[in-house]
Amino acid sequence: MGALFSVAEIRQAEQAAAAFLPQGSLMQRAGQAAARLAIELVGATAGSASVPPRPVLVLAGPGNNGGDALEVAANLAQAGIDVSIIHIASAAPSAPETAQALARARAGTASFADAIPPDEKWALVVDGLFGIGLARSIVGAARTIVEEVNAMECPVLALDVPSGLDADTGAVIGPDGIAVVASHTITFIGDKPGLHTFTGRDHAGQVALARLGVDDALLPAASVHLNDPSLFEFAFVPRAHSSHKGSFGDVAVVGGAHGMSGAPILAARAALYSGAGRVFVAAIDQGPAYDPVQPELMFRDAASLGTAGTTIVAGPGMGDSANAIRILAKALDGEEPLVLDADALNLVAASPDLQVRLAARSGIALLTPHPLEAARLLGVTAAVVQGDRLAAAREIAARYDAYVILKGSGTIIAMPDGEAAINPTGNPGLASAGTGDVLAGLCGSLLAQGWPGRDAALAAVWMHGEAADRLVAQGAGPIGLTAGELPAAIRSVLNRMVEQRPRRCALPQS
Ligand SMILES: NC(=O)C1=CN([C@@H]2O[C@H](COP(=O)(O)OP(=O)(O)OC[C@H]3O[C@@H](n4cnc5c(N)ncnc54)[C@H](OP(=O)(O)O)[C@@H]3O)[C@@H](O)[C@H]2O)[C@@H](O)CC1
Ligand SMILES: Nc1ncnc2c1ncn2[C@@H]1O[C@H](COP(=O)(O)OP(=O)(O)O)[C@@H](O)[C@H]1O
Ligand SMILES: [K+]
Repeated sequence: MGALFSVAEIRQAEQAAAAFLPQGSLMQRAGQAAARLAIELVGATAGSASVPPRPVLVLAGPGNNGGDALEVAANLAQAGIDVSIIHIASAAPSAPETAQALARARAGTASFADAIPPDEKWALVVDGLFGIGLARSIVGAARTIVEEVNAMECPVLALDVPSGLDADTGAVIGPDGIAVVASHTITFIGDKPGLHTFTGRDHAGQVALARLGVDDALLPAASVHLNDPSLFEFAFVPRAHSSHKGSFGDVAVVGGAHGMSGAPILAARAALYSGAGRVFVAAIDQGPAYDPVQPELMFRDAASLGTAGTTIVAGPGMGDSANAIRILAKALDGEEPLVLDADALNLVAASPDLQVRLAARSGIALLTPHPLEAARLLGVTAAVVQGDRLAAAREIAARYDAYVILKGSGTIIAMPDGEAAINPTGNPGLASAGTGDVLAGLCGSLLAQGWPGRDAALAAVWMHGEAADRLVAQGAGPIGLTAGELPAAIRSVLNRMVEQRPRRCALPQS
């Protein structure tokens, strides 16, 4: 469930499936599945009996994505819907199935036009300009059409992938490229990573999958999945009555250089609200003596912190002082689980010595870079990281044998063994200062409670986003959502997950 496949993997499956089928079968199935969804969408937007139904605009490009669109147009026309087609004909000869689809569309009641009729109000636009075959920026007449469609207010159904979007990466294809902004995408044979990360979420809208009857066995075992509780829910275990605070681990958040006390406090609150037994704030410079809002937190001097048996979350507001570097080196040399965020990642990026220590450590390392921090770790620009987020996260995970959470819309979770996930929860309400500190504290808390690195990384990212989604559903965002509201919302998500598990507790170890 939730498997994501690269364009190369889809192409292979498509060829293998086509070899067993009459010519054009896959395109016809794509056209039928998309027409069914289009009819549902048109039904949802249809006016009253006194208002005539609006027409559907179908955009058909020069390749096989255009062939899919022509099949959709023929099916919609056959269903009695008023359809207008803009067809960008190919200079090269079309594939036989695409030529067949064009003949079918011409034989029906759909009308063909050279340009989008101005002032027409559409029930739906079907985007079949380009699919997974696009390899360069959309230019010329096709670009004008995309600009016009993106200015419309009606729903837009993209076929396979919004035209102009890279289905592997979620980036817009080509320099100065453009891509359709769809409200819905129906994607064929297998779901694709680019629909769920970077700009992909904004361009694809709601994603539906049509397998086109292609057998599972023709697709490889997926190494990338959409993050979902089914991947980690077995890690949620009800607490035993005989447990005590020592059963749930100690977390120390190391950070809070002068003037930056807030960041480690947010991380520490998240650790507390997600169930860590004892939570410390270990300040690099002298910080507050206690947190009046959260007096359960214990404050220590980072230089004298004993780290044995304690999960360290290093980085929030840590700064780059010599003291910070010394303390980070000590944490890297320890064997306890370690979360590296923010300044700790920047210090590693700037120091070959810390890089060697990180790569050599035997305990779990979980890194939570945002794109710029990831870029510094890899010695590239943030644009390069964003251009292929999956590859960047996997590269860092492999280099440091670490669990990596590459943050931002469609957060990537990459495991040291190459497995990866893309997170579907969360919203732009999270785009405010401090929400990353909360995520780091949550990661540390799950590790301190004995969770394996993989499950901790997947669950932390999913719950962090889910908490933000619930807050937005309650009206607390996205505008004005604050990081400080997240820990309590994460607590309720977490307890709900535990409630849904079979009622067998884990007896405490000590
Ligand atoms: N095969 C199958 O079994 C099935 C395939 N299916 C469907 O096929 C889709 C893939 O089709 P595809 O490979 O024909 O590529 P497509 O995405 O239509 O675009 C390539 C065309 O665009 C052209 N072109 C490229 N860039 C351009 C530009 N900037 N401006 C203008 N033109 C440009 C390019 O020409 P070229 O770059 O070579 O000059 C070529 O003509 C896939 O997404 C799915 O929807 C389904 O029916 C399921 C079964
Ligand atoms: N537009 C967005 N959609 C979903 N999640 C987002 C979005 N913007 C930011 N986030 C999430 O918010 C958090 C921000 O973390 P970070 O950039 O480290 O901020 P800070 O350091 O201020 O806490 C990450 O978990 C990130 O994935
Ligand atoms: K398309």
